[in-house]
Amino acid sequence: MSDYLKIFLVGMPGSGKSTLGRPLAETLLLPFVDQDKEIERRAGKTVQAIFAEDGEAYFRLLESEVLKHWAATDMNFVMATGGGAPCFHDGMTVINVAGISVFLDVPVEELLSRTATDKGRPLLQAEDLAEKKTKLTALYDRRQTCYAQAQIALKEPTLPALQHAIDARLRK
Ligand SMILES: Nc1ncnc2c1ncn2[C@@H]1O[C@H](COP(=O)(O)OP(=O)(O)O)[C@@H](O)[C@H]1O
Ligand SMILES: O=C(O)C1=C[C@@H](OP(=O)(O)O)[C@@H](O)[C@H](O)C1
Ligand SMILES: [Mg+2]
Repeated sequence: MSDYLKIFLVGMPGSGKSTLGRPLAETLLLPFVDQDKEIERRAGKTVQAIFAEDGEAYFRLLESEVLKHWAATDMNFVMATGGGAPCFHDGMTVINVAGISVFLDVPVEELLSRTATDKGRPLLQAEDLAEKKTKLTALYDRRQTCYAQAQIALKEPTLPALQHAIDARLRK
């Protein structure tokens, strides 16, 4: 691990990485980084537009560049990663070498209800809820071996549970 405190929240789209990451960073007095926002800043367009105009493979390259940049930076931070970031271009290794990884493990039914009306996530585009559930389930199953490499896993995570897990880890 580096000399800096770098906390990476990983997990499925809708697992709460962006929502929980900000208050976690605030309580730890650390900067908060949303990886997707960093990608959008670098690309000058939204994640949706990158997928539509440049394709997923190009998005994964940008995503990996942003991850490596922050992994190497001389800063402490909490990062909400994008759902696929640990699962492409050996992202989980980059994360685990640089800092602390926390898997926010949320069941598919809950992910579905949270993302039901969301139109922004390219991988979850669907005609109806049944199709979205099929897509979420396939993604969830495919990514379990990747997310399982996180140093901490939290089932149905809340902010207090996340704070407690980080606290315990830092006391080790
Ligand atoms: N613990 C939670 N309980 C209920 N809803 C949540 C929770 N965490 C996030 N959400 C909601 O789920 C949606 C996706 O959350 P988000 O933080 O964007 O997930 P991620 O960044 O992991 O894709 C948002 O609408 C958010 O308000
Ligand atoms: O799971 C994925 O592959 C993705 C998740 C998204 O981020 P969130 O996990 O914040 O939704 C975003 O990076 C992109 O749409 C791809
Ligand atoms: Mg997010």
